[in-house]
This record gives sequence, C-alpha cells and structure tokens, in this order.
Amino acid sequence: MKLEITDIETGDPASRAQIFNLVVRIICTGAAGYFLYKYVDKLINIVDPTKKQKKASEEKAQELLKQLGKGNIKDLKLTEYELNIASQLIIPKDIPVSWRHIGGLNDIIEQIKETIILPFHRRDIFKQCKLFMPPKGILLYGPPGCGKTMIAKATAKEAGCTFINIEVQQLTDKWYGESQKLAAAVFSLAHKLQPAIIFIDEIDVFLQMRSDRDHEVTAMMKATFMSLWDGLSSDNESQVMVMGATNRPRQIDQAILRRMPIRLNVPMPDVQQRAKILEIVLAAERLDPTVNLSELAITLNGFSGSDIGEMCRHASVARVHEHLKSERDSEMAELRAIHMEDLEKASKVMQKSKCSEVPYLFPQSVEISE
Ligand SMILES: Nc1ncnc2c1ncn2[C@@H]1O[C@H](COP(=O)(O)OP(=O)(O)OP(=O)(O)O)[C@@H](O)[C@H]1O
Repeated sequence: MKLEITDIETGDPASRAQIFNLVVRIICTGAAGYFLYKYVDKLINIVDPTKKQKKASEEKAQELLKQLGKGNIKDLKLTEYELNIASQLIIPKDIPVSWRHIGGLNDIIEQIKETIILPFHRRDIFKQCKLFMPPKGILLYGPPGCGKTMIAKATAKEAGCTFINIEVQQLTDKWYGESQKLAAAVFSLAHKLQPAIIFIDEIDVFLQMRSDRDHEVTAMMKATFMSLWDGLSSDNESQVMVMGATNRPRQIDQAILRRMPIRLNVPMPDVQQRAKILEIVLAAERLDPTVNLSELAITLNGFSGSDIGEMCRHASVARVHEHLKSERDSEMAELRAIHMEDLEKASKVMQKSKCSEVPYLFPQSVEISE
C-alpha cells in the first residue's frame, strides 16, 4: 500500500518542500512541548520544593505497607497525608529489641504486658468486660538513657501491632493547614491499620505547654491532635493507643498528661538493675573469670543503662587496641577475654567525664493538679 500525503487546500500530492515543512513543524511542536513540560515541572518544584521528598516517602510507605501484609494497599484508600505518615511505620519483625534485651525493668515490663499487650491480644475476652477501658495513652518518663525508647520498641514488637513513630519535624509543616491535615492523618492511618501504637518520642517537645508564643499553625496542629486523641478515648472499639516518652515530664501540658492515665517512671538503675544490664550488654563477649559483675555494679553509682553500654564498649575496644599493639611484636591470632581490670579502667574514665556533667534532677512521680 502506498501512503501519499496530499495538500489540504488543493488535494494535489504534497511536494517535497511541503513534507519537509510538515516534519520540521512536528519536531518544533514536540520540542516546544518538551521544554514547556520541563519548565512547568521546574516551576512546580520551586513552588513546592517538597515534591520529590513526597514521592520518595510515598514509595517507602507503599513498600512498608506491603511488608506489613495489610491486604491490598489500594483497598486502604490512603490519602497523600496518610502515605506521608505511613513512611514512618516500623515493621514489628524488623525491631531488633525485645524484652530479653532490657535489663532490670521487669516491673515495668509486667505492667505493659498486662495493660497493653494482653488487651491487644485477647480482645475477644476484654470486650466482654464492660468495666474495662483500654488505655488510650501511656507515658514513659525518666532520665536520659535509661531504656524508654527500648521499652517502646519492645512493646511494639511483642504486641505485633502497627507502630507509627512520629517525628516532630514531620508534623510541623510550614504550609498553612498542612500540619493539621498531617496530625489528622496520624489518627486516620492508625485507625485503618489498627491495632496500632502511635509513638511520640520527646513528647514534651511535640506537645509542650501551649503558650502565647506558639506559632498559630503549631497551636492549631496541637488542638487537632488533642481532639482526635479524645475521639479515641470515647471509642471503646478502637485499638489505637498513643505512647509518649520524655525526659522532662514537667514540660508537658496538664491537658496532655490527663490523656495519659498510665505513667511509668523509668528510673536510673539501682545496683541490682545495673548488674542485670551489665549481664545483658556483655552476654556476647568472652569474660575472664576475674570479672565479677555484682561487684562492678556497686561501683557504677549514677550510671544510666546507656552509660553502662558505653563503658562496656570502651573496655572491649581498649582490649582490641592493646591486641593490635602487641601484634607487632608477636603473632597473636586470638583476642583475649575481657578482664575485670579492663572494665574498672573504662568505668574510671567514664566517671571522670560524668563528674563534669550537671547533675540530673528528676521527679519520682508526675502529679496532676486538676
Ligand atoms: N535497661 C536497659 N537494659 C539494657 N540496655 C539499656 C537499658 N537502658 C539503656 N540501655 C542502653 O542504652 C541505650 C539507650 O537507651 P534508650 O534510647 O532506650 O534510652 P532513653 O531512656 O529512651 O533515652 P533518651 O531519653 O535519651 O531518648 C540503649 O540502646 C541500650 O544500649
């Protein structure tokens, strides 16, 4: 079949010049369209510089939801804001912390098992108990480095529920109205993926006492957050809970404290707790028979769990340096076990650096004045 291009006006076969003209026009129109598209895309990126970031978080959210095995993602009908929040989801099986990694906090762990995990797991039974109200807020408070974040992560792992980790910066969007929509999305997403825990680390920063200095957008976001939280409390069917952690409970608004009826103090470890933490931290290391963890724990007064972890790392690494030094003289293949002396030396170094820190003053309980 022969394809013939004809002149529109005369119907005569088109000349070579006319065909050339047509081809040039098609190419020019295509090129103009391409550059216009590029220009508009650039303009959108200038107007909304977060576009790329939004796309990346959407893709991450889709992947996480798939891993969570929440059925068909399309059926969840997630909004743009919910997808943004979903990019912060933590998959329980990926959490490397469980109860056995936490030393000396058995009372707190038991309380969490009883008040949070059991009602999540045995909803069938708890639903029949009309006087039981599942807690909608729980606060972990205490000095830095004593295991609050570890407890929150282990709770999510053991409960096997959706864990939404809220980052303060994520909700404080500079665009007017966006913060409120994101705050609302936290709760609607948790509702769609329930049972779920909404975890807010440093809740004092996120929802600190509302003050006159609050930016209008921040104040509105907080108000939205609080009213949605109230919605949870009045809905007995909902399996969504907010868990907050703070080093500064006195900075938290009383209205927020009231929404967190369960408040668990995660204190500085006492001597027995320190011995337990030492045991857990050093479990994977080879210890010399000279090591006496109970004796060592007595000398670590004022050390947090994080300090103890750091001290053990120091002791272990110092031994590696010593090994590498001596390797130059003789070929020693095996790294020696950790001696009591290594741990004592490391604790003295840490004690010295701790002496220069400001002492940490912490309330034993958080009072609510009605
Ligand atoms: N009770 C504990 N048992 C075992 N390890 C602990 C314990 N407490 C703290 N640690 C160690 O200290 C690290 C920090 O703990 P974590 O982040 O849970 O403290 P935190 O109370 O949340 O601190 P912050 O308030 O500064 O966020 C842990 O990763 C762990 O190595």
